[in-house]
Amino acid sequence: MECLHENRNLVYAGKINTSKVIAIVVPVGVFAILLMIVCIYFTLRKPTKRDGYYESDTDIVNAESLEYDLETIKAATNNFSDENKLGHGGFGSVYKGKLDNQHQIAVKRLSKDSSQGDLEFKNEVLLVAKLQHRNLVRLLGFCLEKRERLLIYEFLPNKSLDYFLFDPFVQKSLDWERRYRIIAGIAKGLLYLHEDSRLRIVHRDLKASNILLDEEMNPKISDFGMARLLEQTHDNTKRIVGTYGYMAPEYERYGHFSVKSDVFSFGVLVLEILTGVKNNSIRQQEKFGHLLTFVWKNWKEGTALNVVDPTICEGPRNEIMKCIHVGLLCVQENADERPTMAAVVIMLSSNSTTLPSPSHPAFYMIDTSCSAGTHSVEASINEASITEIDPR
Ligand SMILES: Nc1ncnc2c1ncn2[C@@H]1O[C@H](COP(=O)(O)OP(=O)(O)OP(=O)(O)O)[C@@H](O)[C@H]1O
Repeated sequence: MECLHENRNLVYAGKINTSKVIAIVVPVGVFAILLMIVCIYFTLRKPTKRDGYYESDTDIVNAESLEYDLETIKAATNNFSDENKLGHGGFGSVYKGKLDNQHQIAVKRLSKDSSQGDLEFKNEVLLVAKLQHRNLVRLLGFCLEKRERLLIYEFLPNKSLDYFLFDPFVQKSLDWERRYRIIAGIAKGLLYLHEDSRLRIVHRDLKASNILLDEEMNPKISDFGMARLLEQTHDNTKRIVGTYGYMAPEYERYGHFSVKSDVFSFGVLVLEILTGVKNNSIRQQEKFGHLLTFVWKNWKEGTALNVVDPTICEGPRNEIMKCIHVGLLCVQENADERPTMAAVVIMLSSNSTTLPSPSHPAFYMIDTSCSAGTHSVEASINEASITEIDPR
């Protein structure tokens, strides 16, 4: 009996010990786990760069994953050979390349006169690479080595819109349906830049040669964000980036740019797509006079359809007239009267919207023997693209 009693005491004593242990171990365990979580969080979380744009660790990781090394790009472009050169623009030369995984790329080799620091450049690339839309050319990454600054883009096989639009032979391949799709696509891409992306980007150099075409002839806006990628952009920037004929009057004359100056360039582009006439070409000006004046006069006289490229005359009259109307609204002299891109997208997609009457366009009645712009430049006005210091 005694023996049994002793055993019961032991069991009882054992029970007390277990609950004591649980009472101590559980809170300590929970505390230790919490401490571990806090430690892991603070160890992994690198300090954020408040003045820059690295907002999180993912951003830093992304920046690294966007970086290509120079050897890879040299191999892809056959050491920037002339055979691989696609062309030369205001920011430098562009080369076609093929990566080891067979992906085709276009490499923009930026001129080496940038005063921008490496970190700023990386930050801007990271931001611009995040702008993704089916009507924007995708920025895949960058290379920053030695004195090279390269931007790596997806390659678009069908050249740019100007190639199709202004060549009398290939122009025929752009029927009305295609042109309408191109106009609507550019409008959506621009709306995304202006309103729907994380940033508010003013393109500042929208023109036919900056619209690239994919395999299905879908338009993709290129060269967006270049102002950011090349300099620290502030509202009081002294740099003017743009092309005569496409620049809104307030931008060309005073350097004032806004979403409405992009709307102006869009309007010029729409009128070029409809007429097949290049706005800033001297040869075309001799034939038609100033494009905006030519379209406006016909609109006022009720002969708007006369301006339309004969190739697309078979297109639905109401759609063509609507596009001429939208184009004229966009190129109005007064920036406040121009519609936003959101309004333009609605106008283009709806058949029931009543459009306001356009007032006269900028550069109306301009003396056609003069250049379309007020700046004096040595380059021919035909292709004049400028990146210059505002003479203010
Ligand atoms: N992603 C791309 N895919 C295919 N071709 C491209 C790509 N980017 C540019 N190109 C081609 O490279 C050439 C040079 O382009 P770039 O954008 O530098 O100059 P641009 O548009 O002609 O002039 P600007 O610098 O005045 O805008 C053009 O023929 C253009 O069509």
